Amino acid sequence: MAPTATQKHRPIVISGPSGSGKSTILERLFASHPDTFGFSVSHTTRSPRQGEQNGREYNFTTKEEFLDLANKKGFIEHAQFGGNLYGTSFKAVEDVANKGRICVLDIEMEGVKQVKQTQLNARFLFLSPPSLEILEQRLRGRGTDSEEAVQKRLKQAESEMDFAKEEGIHDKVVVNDDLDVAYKAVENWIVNEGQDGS
Ligand SMILES: Nc1ncnc2c1ncn2[C@@H]1O[C@H](COP(=O)(O)OP(=O)(O)OP(=O)(O)O)[C@@H](O)[C@H]1O
Repeated sequence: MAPTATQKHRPIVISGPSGSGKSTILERLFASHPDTFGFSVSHTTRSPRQGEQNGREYNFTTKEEFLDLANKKGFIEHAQFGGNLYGTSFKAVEDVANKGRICVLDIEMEGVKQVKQTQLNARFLFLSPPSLEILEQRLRGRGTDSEEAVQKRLKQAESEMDFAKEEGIHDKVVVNDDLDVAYKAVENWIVNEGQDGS
């Protein structure tokens, strides 16, 4: 069988509790390596917001189209949030790899479980906060969530942390204590596949 683009450019799955610093670290990574990485464009059944373009922020689809693709096993992972369906298609990830880029998937625990069951050949990185107490401080410091949302995220964080402790789920765990140290560890593992032993 001819090797697929994702075998050559193995996708990276980054997960970790909300507030563990995934966006912060990925932003740096993309800025430092502007031509190396890409995000896949997800499908959603929610309506586009002002300024959003079909095929750029999301592939906006109807519920029927979405379910049809799901039945055809076209999604690597999909889930429902707030009454809408969201999913990452195999094609979206292949499209990134076909451009010669490494696809980065920033997904939550249930999605990780689903990706694990595919032939995607992904590499799995878990970004952990130093503790739940510090996670709580950071979530509050970010100032984007209501008290209720912070409590919900902290509860979810506990199960994400427990899941990450299971053997054989992640290829690499990085604790985001000092940001520069954590960034270097992530960058090294992703770019050099940990060749210098970190
Ligand atoms: N090492 C660090 N030290 C202190 N603050 C940090 C560190 N890393 C990230 N932060 C801060 O913590 C907050 C949460 O980070 P960020 O938004 O990147 O998390 P996330 O994992 O992407 O969350 P979500 O899954 O909700 O998008 C931000 O305000 C960020 O500036």
